[in-house]
Amino acid sequence: MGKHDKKSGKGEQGYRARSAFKLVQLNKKYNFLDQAHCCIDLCAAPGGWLQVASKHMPPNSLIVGVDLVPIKPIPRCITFAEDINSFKCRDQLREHLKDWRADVVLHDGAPNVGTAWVQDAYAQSELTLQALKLAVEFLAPGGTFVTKVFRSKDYNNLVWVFNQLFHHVEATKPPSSRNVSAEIFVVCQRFRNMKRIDPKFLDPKYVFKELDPTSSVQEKAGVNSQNLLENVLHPEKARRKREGYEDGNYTLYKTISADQYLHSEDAIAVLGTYNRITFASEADQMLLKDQLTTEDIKASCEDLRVLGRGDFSALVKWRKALREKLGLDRSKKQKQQEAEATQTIEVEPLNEEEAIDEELARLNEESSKRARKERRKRNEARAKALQKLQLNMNPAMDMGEEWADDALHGQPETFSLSAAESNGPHRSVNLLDAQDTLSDQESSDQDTSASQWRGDQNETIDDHDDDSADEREQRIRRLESGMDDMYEQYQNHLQERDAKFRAKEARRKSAKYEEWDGIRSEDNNQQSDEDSDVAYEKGYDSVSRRKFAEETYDSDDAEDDHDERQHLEDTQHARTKKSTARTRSEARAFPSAPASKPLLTALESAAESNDRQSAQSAVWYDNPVFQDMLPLEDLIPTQQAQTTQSSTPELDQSSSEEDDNSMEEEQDSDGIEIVPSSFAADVPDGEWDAQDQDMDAEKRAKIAKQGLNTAEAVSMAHALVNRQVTKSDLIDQGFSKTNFQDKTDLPQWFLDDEDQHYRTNIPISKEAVDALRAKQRALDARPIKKIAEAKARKKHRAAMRLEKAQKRAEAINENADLTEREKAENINKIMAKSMAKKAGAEKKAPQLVVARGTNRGIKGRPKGTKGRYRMVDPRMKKELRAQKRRDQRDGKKRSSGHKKQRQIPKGY
Ligand SMILES: C[S@@+](CC[C@H](N)C(=O)[O-])C[C@H]1O[C@@H](n2cnc3c(N)ncnc32)[C@H](O)[C@@H]1O
Repeated sequence: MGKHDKKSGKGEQGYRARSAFKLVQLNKKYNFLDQAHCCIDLCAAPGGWLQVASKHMPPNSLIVGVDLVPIKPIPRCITFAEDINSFKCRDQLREHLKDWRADVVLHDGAPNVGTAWVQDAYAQSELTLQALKLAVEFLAPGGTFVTKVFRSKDYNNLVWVFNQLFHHVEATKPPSSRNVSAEIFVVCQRFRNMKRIDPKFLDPKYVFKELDPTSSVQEKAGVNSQNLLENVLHPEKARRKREGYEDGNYTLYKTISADQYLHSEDAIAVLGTYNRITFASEADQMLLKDQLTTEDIKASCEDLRVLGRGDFSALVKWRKALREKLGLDRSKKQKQQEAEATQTIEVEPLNEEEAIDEELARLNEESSKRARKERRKRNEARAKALQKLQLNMNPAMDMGEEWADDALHGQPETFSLSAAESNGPHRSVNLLDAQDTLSDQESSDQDTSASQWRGDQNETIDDHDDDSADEREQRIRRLESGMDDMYEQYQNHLQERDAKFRAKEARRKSAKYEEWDGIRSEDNNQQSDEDSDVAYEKGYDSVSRRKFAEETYDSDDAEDDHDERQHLEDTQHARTKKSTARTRSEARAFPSAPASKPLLTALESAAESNDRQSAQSAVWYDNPVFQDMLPLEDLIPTQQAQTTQSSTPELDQSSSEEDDNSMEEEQDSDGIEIVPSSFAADVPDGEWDAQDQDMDAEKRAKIAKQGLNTAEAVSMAHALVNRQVTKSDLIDQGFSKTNFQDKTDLPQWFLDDEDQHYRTNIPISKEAVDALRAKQRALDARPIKKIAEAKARKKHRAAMRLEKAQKRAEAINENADLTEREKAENINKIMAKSMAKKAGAEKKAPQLVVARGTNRGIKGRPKGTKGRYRMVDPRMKKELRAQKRRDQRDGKKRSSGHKKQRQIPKGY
């Protein structure tokens, strides 16, 4: 067993590979080994799975393993070296199995990795299909096939085929499979008893056949079983691609005509997918000649892969303007008008009462429209303030001030981050859908800013005509504000085309996976795709983003709005109060300059900025590490400090209470708890329960105990204080792949291994290390506790002796029978004795006992010796005496020549 094996602990269980635990966990979940009598393990080297199979299967079972490389013999297992793609392998399996059929076929094969991820994934899929082929040949009806699959685009095809051949198919990721790995295990149970199996099911040419690209890039939804069924059963039929791009076609140069771009449903997808917009056809030429097609637009059309934000925005606007000009965008209102124009409706003249009613209704509608607009503006301003807050642009956290800022009313930022935030980077934008959505939105007042700009894109000029110039301007601004988001999506499209990026993305997503409880075979494949997407949408970021979006926009109900605002204002109020309290106490500690002094203004602004920073520093100083520290006032020996001292505890207490309250509120409203990142990874899984009431206290105790004792913690503290990172950055970093892993049933060595090696590397700074070293040096300079105690005891004993001697001396002194001289002599004796005792208390030299006579070779203490002793042999005694004599004879001359002389113990 190698050193590594020992360390990883796989040797403890006697398994050759840690992958063995995957099978252990799979078997625990699906229990396919315990009843099996015949098992084939495809790609079995070094034999971990074979060992597990032989351990769990009944005695006298037949277990056959095959791999490209030879496998060291394993009891109860037959192994041979062969490529599973070869006919030889099949023949040998047949030879070993004779007329038996396998109850279980296992496959954990991995092709040689090292090439591009996409190729690896495809090779893996092909290998899996080959394993399935062998499984189909050797499995008994009702048997089980367990295989490893990579999560790639071929995954769904494979699962679909599995579903055709097995009654029950489930994909799962055992906890021992690292989340960073794209591997997943599919357990196919109850092999169907089929008389004939269509060879196309097992032919990679058909199963992984690519789909033809269609003109519409919009139609790139995930593969569905119907699609694949057609693919396998009617390969001659041209079908749509299930992804936007062909495999390996990332580098292909793709063009689209200007007319197609104009009529496309998703402009962003087009810009992100194609390389160039051409003007070849007659219709394109018309567009080329249009005055809207400026030189800049033409230049941008030449290369869509290198669009800057401005170019991108210009191309989107160009398309929109052309569509409007050509009447391709028609609002509901316009359609309605057209419909009305075609219908000749006899309108009876209104009587006066009806006219008033109508006027009233019109006025009502107008006022409600206005109210909605105002609310929208308010929401935008609030979103902006919150966004700034999240980005730490507004350290004061003075949201109230932000909202009160008149400049914000009706002045959404040119590039509203709120829109980008709420829309999310991966949300696809369907421009045509949005056209209808707008009016619905207005009626239902579901006015998120993201959908606003989407809707606005397709509003027609005529529609705009009805509105005032001001509104139109606002709409354009909103379109602008959405541009960032659109641009981001465009970049996403570009990046998606890059295979490397996709590989990385897949790994990132896989890292985000929590335990995947499997995909039910009954489920529609598309459905499962959606499910998995939902699974990706976990984690603090997405939750907070969703929450943020909901808080900001979703509230239609006026009461809800009010409640939300109230809640935010309350929190804000608490924070402002706290910061004011701190500033007040600081002001007391540092009395401000007299009003006449010119420095006054500067001081005031400094105080203001302190006030702004105080909220952030409050969060920092809430750390229990600072609880034991003296308040700043205590360090200043002034009269004011005394006054402050008396008031500070109250203030601190109240502020800490407020802190707690606001924290509780935060926790309540979000359902998410903020944990310092350095400790997040240490919190066991079970503790990730939001309802656990003790969690807070536990964590606080942990923080208090560990405090700033590690270089990582001190680095983070420095970075926070120096504003190199924000609190939310740290929280985000605190979420890692290990947070949500289920660690039940994993062996301890595995957990220890993970703990040691699978943790986020937090960078440490030189300053942090220096600070810790200085702290350590200060600690080292102090005597250790035991020595201090011993010294104290010695001192105490000396004092006691002195006291005793004094008492006796006093007694002698008071003795009238003694002369003064006798008294003095006796007292001197007592004092000398007490001093001698003290000197005698020093370590006595050990008594030397010669090992001869009865003492020769004895064990333990020689008879008649008390205290410390040392056994010496007679030879040594003689030698030492001789040495002594020589020394005496030669005097110092000799002893100076010998630097290191043998020491003669006392008593010789
Ligand atoms: C991850 S290891 C299997 C580990 C094994 N399950 C265990 O527990 O020890 C993957 C194995 O697949 C084998 N392999 C890859 N391609 C193969 C092929 N075409 N035929 C046979 N074995 C193959 C490799 O040689 C490698 O030993």
